[in-house]
Amino acid sequence: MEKVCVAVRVRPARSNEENFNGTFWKVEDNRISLHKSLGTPISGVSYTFDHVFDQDCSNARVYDLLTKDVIHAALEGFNGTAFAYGQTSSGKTFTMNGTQNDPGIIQRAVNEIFQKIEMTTNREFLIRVSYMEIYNEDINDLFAVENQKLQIHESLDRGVFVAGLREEIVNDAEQVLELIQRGEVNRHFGETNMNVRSSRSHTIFRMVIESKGKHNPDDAVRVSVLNLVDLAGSERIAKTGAGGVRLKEGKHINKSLMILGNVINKLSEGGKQRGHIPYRDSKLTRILQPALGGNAKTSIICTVAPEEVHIEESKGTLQFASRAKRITNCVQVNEILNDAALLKRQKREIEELRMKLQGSHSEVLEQEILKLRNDLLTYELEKEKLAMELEEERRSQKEREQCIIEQQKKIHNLSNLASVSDSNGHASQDESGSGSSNSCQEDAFSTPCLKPVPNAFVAKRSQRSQQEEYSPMPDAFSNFADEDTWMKMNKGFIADLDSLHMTPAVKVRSSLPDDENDDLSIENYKQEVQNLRRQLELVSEERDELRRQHTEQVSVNKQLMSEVSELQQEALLIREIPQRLCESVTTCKDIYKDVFSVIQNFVGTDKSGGAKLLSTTREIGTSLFATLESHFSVATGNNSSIETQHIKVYDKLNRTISSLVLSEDEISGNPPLSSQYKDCTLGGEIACWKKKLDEDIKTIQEKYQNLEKELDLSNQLLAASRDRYNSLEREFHFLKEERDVLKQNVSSSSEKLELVTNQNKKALEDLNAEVKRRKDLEEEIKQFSAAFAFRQRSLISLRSDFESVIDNFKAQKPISVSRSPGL
Ligand SMILES: Nc1ncnc2c1ncn2[C@@H]1O[C@H](COP(=O)(O)OP(=O)(O)OP(=O)(O)O)[C@@H](O)[C@H]1O
Repeated sequence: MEKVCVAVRVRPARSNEENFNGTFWKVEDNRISLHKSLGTPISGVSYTFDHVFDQDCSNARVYDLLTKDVIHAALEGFNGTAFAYGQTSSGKTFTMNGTQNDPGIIQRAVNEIFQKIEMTTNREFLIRVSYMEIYNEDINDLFAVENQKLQIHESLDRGVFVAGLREEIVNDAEQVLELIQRGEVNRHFGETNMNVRSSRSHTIFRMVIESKGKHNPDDAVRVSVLNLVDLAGSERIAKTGAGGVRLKEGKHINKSLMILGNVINKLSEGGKQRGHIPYRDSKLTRILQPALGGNAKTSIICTVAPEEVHIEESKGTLQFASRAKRITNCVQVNEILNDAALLKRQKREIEELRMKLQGSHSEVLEQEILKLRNDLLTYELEKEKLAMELEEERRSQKEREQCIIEQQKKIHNLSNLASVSDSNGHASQDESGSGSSNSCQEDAFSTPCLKPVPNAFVAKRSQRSQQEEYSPMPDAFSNFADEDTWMKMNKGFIADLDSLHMTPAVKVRSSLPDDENDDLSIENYKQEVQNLRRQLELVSEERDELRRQHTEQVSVNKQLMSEVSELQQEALLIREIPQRLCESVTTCKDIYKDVFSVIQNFVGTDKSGGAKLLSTTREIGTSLFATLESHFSVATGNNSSIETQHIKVYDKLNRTISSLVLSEDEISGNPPLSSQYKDCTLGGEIACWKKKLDEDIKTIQEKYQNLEKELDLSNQLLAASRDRYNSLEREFHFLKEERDVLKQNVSSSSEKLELVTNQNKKALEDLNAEVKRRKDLEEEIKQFSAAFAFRQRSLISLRSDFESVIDNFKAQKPISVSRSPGL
């Protein structure tokens, strides 16, 4: 475990700002404190760090004291990160990039790495570099402008990485510095009231250092990642005077820095209080995850602006630095071993054991064997537990798969229905003119094929489809530029993190854990299982969401079904119209018969006028039925005017009547009908007849009018149903799109399931391999113990043989001695 190294750097004060009117920052050794102008310290505002650099300090000194170690460690296979944090215009970019005369940390690190490589004769190195920026929460490649909005991925082998980021293999420092210069051109800078050249993005310059022993091909390959980060500065919108684009950038900068602050806060809590760390809440913290409480040597330089106007911001920065100081990382060399190297390392372990055995430290060895046995038992138990957990997961996975299959079936049914309904919709529209309608089919779940989609549902869907890959943040972020929120951030405010997801901590692990790392590897397995569980939970959440959508869709479909039945009713009504028209025609025919019989009676009294009347009436009849026919054609969509036809019939009748009256007058020599009509008997009959005829015509006219109204109504109904069909068609399209989205969701869930299954399998395989290795080792130890016991036994028997020989010898000696004087 290793603490993060934290330093504070105070930039030189600016002459044009309000300086040292009442208070100022004082730097003594590694302490910084706030003082009044008379030199009295202000209590409670004093901080101690690993290093504190005053305004006269050069970049060279900062590099030597703060980052040199990290760079050296990176060359030895340890991950390393150095980043600058502080308010806008406090000197972060100055520290990281420096100037022509005083190069910054990045340039110095690059130069030193290549100098060291040149001096290292027994290893060969491969260096890859990349340069990215996080601008408005998008990751852009600074080496390749076309690589925009890159995504972060995570894998067991590579840990967290940015997919699609260009990596250049480099051979010397000049090449790297030239690449950096090219990258700088693509970086987002902007002018604010606080800084004429303010970084509007966080930049991460990354070096991947791979090295291998030159002379021994079986040596492990060391791979380390070095991140040199220049963060954008936190800013108070009122001070920077940001608006428009700058304001948007400021919000993103403050938000991501606040998440970084939250992560640091959580990490500084330590122990059990810590809970989960919200690395996933911003791209910055996700990328810096190994540097924050992970496998990396980390140094942080917090920059401070000394002016009195910036005291609040400076305090915030120093509080951030204090919390960062409490973070500990778990640093280890990252090695990749090939099979030969692995075998060699194992052999060495066995040899060591053998040496220990031969050294006759039997008690120690026995204890070691016992310890190993206990370890083995613990592993076995752990394995069993894991196997049970895996079994459980498999079961729930199966259930989920079953659910997904059901969902797919439902979607399939739905899509069938949609296509059937779609064609029905078209057919209905085509046939709607003749008043017929298609009945809508239902699926096994009584899901109607048409549905109107409520706006809320559409809104939810669109929200879901735009879902971000990290967990949601508190709503207050939308107003993040507010002074209040800014103040909270700078006073160490922690957002509510309990609602956020656990971030799986994937460590970069060496490909073969040795004995010392057994506990760690078990820990890793546990962590992997936890990760898998988490993924499973996510998948089941997704499945629940799908279910919920499906239920929603079913209810919407039901609503749609009821609308369709309403439409069917309307269509039935439309169908009745021709029937009613037929009835009207029959009535007209009856009227016509009445008229005709009246005329026939009349013809009985006068032949010539009657014949004329009869033929005219027939004409009227013909035209009447022609009118009715045209009436039908109106009902079927032909809009010929009934009114015109009616007027024609009426005119004809009038003309006939007047011609009849005229002919009567001519026969009787009477004056024209207009003056004599009332007094004449025949005229009186005619008048009666005319009156009756008028009444009949009125009745017909009323009938026409009624029919016309009905027609208007049915035309309106037709238009409405056409509109409804159009809207239904639109709904169909929408439904289809929804179905496609659902399908996509289901397939992505299946993919995730597959991934989780594979990971489960791999974890189990790894575990089995580890157990097998342990067993082999134990077997070997057993053999050694047996050999040792045998050797001890033989030693004991040898010793007893010796002893008996000595005893014999001793027993024989006095005889020979007593005999000698006599000889
Ligand atoms: N230690 C220093 N010595 C001399 N000049 C400095 C020092 N630190 C910063 N400056 C100057 O102060 C100005 C602002 O610095 P810099 O651009 O590095 O700030 P920053 O923190 O990166 O701001 P931002 O977050 O807005 O990008 C620059 O003109 C820079 O040259």
